[in-house]
Amino acid sequence: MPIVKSVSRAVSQLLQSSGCGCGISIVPVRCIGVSPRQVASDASFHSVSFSESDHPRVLITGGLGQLGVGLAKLLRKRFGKNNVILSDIRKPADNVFYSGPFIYADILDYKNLREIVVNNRITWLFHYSALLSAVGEANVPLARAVNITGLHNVLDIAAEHNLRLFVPSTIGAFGPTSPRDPTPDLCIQRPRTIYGVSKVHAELMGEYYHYRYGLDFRCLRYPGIISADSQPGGGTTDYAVQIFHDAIKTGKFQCNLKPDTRLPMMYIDDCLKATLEVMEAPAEALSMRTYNISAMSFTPEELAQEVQKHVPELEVTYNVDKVRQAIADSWPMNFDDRNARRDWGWKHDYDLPELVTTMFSFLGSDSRIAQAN
Ligand SMILES: NC(=O)c1ccc[n+]([C@@H]2O[C@H](COP(=O)([O-])OP(=O)(O)OC[C@H]3O[C@@H](n4cnc5c(N)ncnc54)[C@H](O)[C@@H]3O)[C@@H](O)[C@H]2O)c1
Ligand SMILES: C[C@@H](O)[C@H](N)C(=O)O
Repeated sequence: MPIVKSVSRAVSQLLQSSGCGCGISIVPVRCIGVSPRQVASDASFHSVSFSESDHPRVLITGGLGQLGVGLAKLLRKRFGKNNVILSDIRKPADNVFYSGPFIYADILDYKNLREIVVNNRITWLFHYSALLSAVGEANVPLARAVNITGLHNVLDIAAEHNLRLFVPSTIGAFGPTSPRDPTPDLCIQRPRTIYGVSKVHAELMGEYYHYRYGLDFRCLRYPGIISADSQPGGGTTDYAVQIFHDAIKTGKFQCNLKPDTRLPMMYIDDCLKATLEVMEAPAEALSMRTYNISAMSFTPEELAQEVQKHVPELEVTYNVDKVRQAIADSWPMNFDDRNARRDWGWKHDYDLPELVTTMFSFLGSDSRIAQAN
């Protein structure tokens, strides 16, 4: 494997040449501010950090999925439109393309990604590219490539260029042998999907690079995210978005999970708020580098009941998808996020009733609600 070879070659060169007195067994991270792939050629160049005056220069990978466009909008409000570059391998819609900088970036193309980071003087990277749980099971080789090889590229470039790196993890990083109600930050993690395996790998690699190379890695385990103006990308929690669209369009919803399947969920605004907050938190506040975040937990039946308060005529039927059901049955039912609340003041704004009201107000269901009342 070329990556393994280059990492081990670079690490051995580093250990010979670092001159920082580090031993092999315990390596103080601040001695090594560079990535394994770059250390041999130009360590001194890359060890100089950018003097990012006021604002970070941000790159979002995989930015055209359910979460990226909303994240770009939030970050542009905070850091300025031109300081936030959205990227993906897909073609953006006109409104996205004209709302701020967009660039093609395939995370599997290491050199291209590095060029983007260098040319745009990127200082913060939000790594959103991934194949989610259900689509990952349908194409394991691609999920492995994007979620694992892609992550390796991102980690190396981030370490090499001294970036602050955010990588989202998920409730899917846990498995049937994890405590499920509630699931704490630190417990057994033996997921049964390629998605979950790749996310545990991302958590561990990011934490290792933090310890080993001083990479400023930050990671949140998101619940299932619910949004009105973007579509989910093929996950197990997608039903909780689809129900709103179907309630409005047809008044009929067929759920692919059993009515009593309880999963942690979150409204997108809370998710993006947490993401920005953890990136802005002072390093000293972070006792860990990977945190659970939680807002609410519900079953399809409970969600349907809340939706029916707005659309009473909604008919819900169940046609269980075996793959998704098996995944959901192995995931947390409730998430314990006390460490995030304690360390950097995480607090959600949306519980189930606010979520449902907000979704309907975005999706413009006024006429149906009026009929219902
Ligand atoms: N949406 C959720 O409910 C949720 C929950 C937990 C964690 N997450 C995580 O948040 C991140 C964003 O999630 P999302 O829902 O927006 O995902 P999504 O599936 O909607 O979007 C992922 C994006 O990655 C892009 N992509 C795929 N291959 C790529 C490649 N080779 N190079 C660059 N981009 C590539 C896709 O084109 C897509 O636009 C993911 O890492 C996901 O695991 C999401
Ligand atoms: C939970 C999350 O990671 C994603 N929505 C999925 O279901 O795969």
